[in-house]
Amino acid sequence: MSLTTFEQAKDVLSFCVKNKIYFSSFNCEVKPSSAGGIGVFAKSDIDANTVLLRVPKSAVFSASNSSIANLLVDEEIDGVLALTLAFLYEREVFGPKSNWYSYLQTIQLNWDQESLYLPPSFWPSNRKRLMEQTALGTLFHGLDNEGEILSAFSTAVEVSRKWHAEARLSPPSILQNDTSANSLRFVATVFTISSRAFEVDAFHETALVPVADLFNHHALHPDVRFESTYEVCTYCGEFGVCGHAEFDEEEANDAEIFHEGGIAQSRNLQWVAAPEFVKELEKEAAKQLKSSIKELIAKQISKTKPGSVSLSDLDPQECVDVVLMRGVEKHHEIFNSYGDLPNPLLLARYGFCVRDNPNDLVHLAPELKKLCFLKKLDLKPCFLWWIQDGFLLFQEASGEVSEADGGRSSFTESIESDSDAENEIETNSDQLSDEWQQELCLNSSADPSAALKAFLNLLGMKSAQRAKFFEDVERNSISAVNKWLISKPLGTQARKLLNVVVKKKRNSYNSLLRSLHGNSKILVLSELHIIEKLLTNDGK
Ligand SMILES: C[S@@+](CC[C@H](N)C(=O)[O-])C[C@H]1O[C@@H](n2cnc3c(N)ncnc32)[C@H](O)[C@@H]1O
Repeated sequence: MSLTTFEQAKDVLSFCVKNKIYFSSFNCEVKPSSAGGIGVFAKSDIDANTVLLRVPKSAVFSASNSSIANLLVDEEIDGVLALTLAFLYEREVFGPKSNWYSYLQTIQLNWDQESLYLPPSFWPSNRKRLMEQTALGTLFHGLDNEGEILSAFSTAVEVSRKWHAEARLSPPSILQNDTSANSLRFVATVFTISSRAFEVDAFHETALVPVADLFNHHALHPDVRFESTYEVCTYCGEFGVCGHAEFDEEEANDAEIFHEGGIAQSRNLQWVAAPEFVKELEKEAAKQLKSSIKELIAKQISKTKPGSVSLSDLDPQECVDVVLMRGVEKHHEIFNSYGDLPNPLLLARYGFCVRDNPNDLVHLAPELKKLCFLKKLDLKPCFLWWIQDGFLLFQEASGEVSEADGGRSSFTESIESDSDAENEIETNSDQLSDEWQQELCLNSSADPSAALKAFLNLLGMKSAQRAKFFEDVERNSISAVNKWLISKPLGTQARKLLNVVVKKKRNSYNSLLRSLHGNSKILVLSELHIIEKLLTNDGK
């Protein structure tokens, strides 16, 4: 859990005052939340569309505006590794001299070996083993070892040695020795940082945004949205015309080569030269805008406390906003949404789970596979046909696949889609051969996915029906799959088989429960809840 204490939250608010961050203290207060740590609460009834927070982009903390920005560019380091390195240097090496120190030191890093805050992939093996059968292990691979982050640690140690030798910059403590204890502290730091970070814009990329990172997640009813203009100059972060707009296409291409492999976004220059007359017009418009803003500020000043900044002091194009999407009542905790994520992904990315998560699911592929290999049931031929041909025919018949998309589809994709970059459709054959497994799920209402229903209908056929079905497949495979597997409701025998596998899963979860606690327990209970729903519905 990445949590803030009440005292630390007060330091964040002082940072806001110093850095001209608008936080509607008339409407909101930060205080301990039942979700854990600190949350943001309504001090009065607040209307929809109210801007609760406006942070100038100059006050967000990113690799690009950190003290080591140039060094990171030279080493071609970007993404979360760049942000983590920037964070470690700013907080520990530049310390109180850094503008961000009073904010960054509120982010809790517990580096005691006993209480490290680690993602499930770095849990001790006995703790991992308990979660192997859950969707965290079987569907999302959240328990698999992550070598990449350890090689990022080696890179971090290496560059910090180089910067020490070349620029006499002391390395942060955890990068001074390449030990396994330090590598775990590094993993914990990356996890903490990434669980609080926002995608700000093409210049800052992933960044830490004071106060915006105090809103907790609500899976069902989030209240706010995060707003930021993404399209800015990738060199300087300016919105609109800037010095870099002078680049013509040729120069831009040169710059691209110069930065190749470095700042990833420099490959994506959207900036073209603006004609002179356009610039003049823009200057004139800016002057007029400034004078009207001044008038507005004058009006607002009477409403603001001395020393605090008002909303109209700040140009929204140069800020990130947190805006209320719907009206809330006094005392209500104001929630953000971190995405429509099931518990395994919340746990792997943010270190927590929520009860009754509407995005949760139960993954049944491992249990179904075992069932198919039971000799007495004679299901193996159906199973083999499904993984070789049936699943692809099912995708074609249900319109879930086109030749271009390599076959990745529906159920789990909709859940994972908010991290498209990481989960790009892969077309290699291993991925395809594994895909049939990803789709065999119950959703949070205990409804089987379309693929699960089709697969169960196949397994549930009596031998005479099965022979007829395969004859039909010989004649016209797509229409046979449609008629026998997709269009039919779940048959009686298919339902019986489903009950067998979910009961098996329920029994093994029930025997696990007494060894589980905290988020692991919430995750398993949430799956159990779905299973119970299915069995209760079936009993009716
Ligand atoms: C961006 S911070 C939110 C502020 C945090 N509560 C604090 O005290 O700093 C994200 C962290 O808050 C906690 N969190 C957020 N929403 C939660 C929820 N619905 N249930 C439990 N923990 C939550 C998790 O520890 C998560 O890693």
